[in-house]
Amino acid sequence: MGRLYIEELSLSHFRSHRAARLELDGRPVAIYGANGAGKTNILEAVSLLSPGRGLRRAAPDEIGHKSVGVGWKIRADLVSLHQMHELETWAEPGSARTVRVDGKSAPQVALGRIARVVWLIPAMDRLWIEAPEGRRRFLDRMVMSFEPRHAEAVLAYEKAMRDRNRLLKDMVRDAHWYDALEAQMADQGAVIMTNRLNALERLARAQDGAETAFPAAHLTLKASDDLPLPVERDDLLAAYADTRPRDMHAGRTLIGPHRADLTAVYTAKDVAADQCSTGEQKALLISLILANGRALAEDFGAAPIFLLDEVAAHLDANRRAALYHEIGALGAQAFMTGTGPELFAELDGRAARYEVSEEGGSSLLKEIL
Ligand SMILES: Nc1ncnc2c1ncn2[C@@H]1O[C@H](COP(=O)(O)OP(=O)(O)OP(=O)(O)O)[C@@H](O)[C@H]1O
Repeated sequence: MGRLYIEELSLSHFRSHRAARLELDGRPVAIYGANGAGKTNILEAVSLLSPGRGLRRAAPDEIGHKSVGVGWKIRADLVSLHQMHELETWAEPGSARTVRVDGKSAPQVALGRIARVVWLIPAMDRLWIEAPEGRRRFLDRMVMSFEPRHAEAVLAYEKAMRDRNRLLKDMVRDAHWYDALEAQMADQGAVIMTNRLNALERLARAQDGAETAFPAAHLTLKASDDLPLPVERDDLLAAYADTRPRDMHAGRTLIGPHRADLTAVYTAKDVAADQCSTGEQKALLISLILANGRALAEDFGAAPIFLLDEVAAHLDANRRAALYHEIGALGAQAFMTGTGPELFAELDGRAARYEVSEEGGSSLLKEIL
């Protein structure tokens, strides 16, 4: 089995970390320290080695160390299927984030072809009961791990939709303007829906007969309201044309893949995820990213990098041991945070350990050997 892991990670003026460096070897990484010490900030930095705004969805200007105001930078040496890549991303104050791969300027989406990163953060604890947007984002991140070009389709779709929404708000009635934009939305929308359905199918197969301590989930896609959810290009095209009057009334596009919602059923109990206990809901999320890992290990050749923020604290000792065992079996580099070392006791020597503390408004990082 191939491997995907960060061998060296450097942060400069990144949130509470003025200068931090982690030298890693592919084992999971346990990061512990008091609340507010700067643990999640390290996971956020890793999440920015993939396309998008990272696990906090922060704007580039929020991320630089507050007291310095000189911008921020993340640099990583990444081993991806026996190849070494240098990834760099940074932003100057007031500018967009820039990416360089192997010394050359690259679009953000180029990161997705090399680094596959999926995460679970405490804000996702209520994923199954909150608005569809969070579920859609969770799904799209898994889809991107299978199909990096998904990010490009989503960006192109959203751009065409913003332009269409502007026409709708301005009450433009000229059909030609709509035809061109709707054709682009239908092209990209069909790609998005197909990628999502393929990913669901792949996740279902990865759960089938898997040896795991976590409960299987049956996933489906539906529209977040009672409108249809077209998949094919021609059906999307017809739906956009049909809904123009209603969309004009609403001032935005009411139908299409941006309205899709992910539903999950706890298979063994036949209970919808939003009706499950808090612990069961969390277990379903863990189960899904592990299934994502198993599927990628087969399809891509390596499991993704997992970012598991405060996941260990919510599991009993048996479940924690099971999670660590499954991460180990996948050969995945999982960055995991917790308040104390005892949460990682079950890992024995199978992880790198870092302790983070706060001093004078900045984080200090110490490797525990
Ligand atoms: N742009 C920034 N510049 C400097 N410090 C920042 C910046 N953004 C956030 N911080 C600081 O980083 C700290 C939070 O870091 P982080 O979320 O990584 O903590 P944590 O160790 O994960 O804590 P918890 O256990 O509570 O989740 C806070 O003290 C916050 O003030």
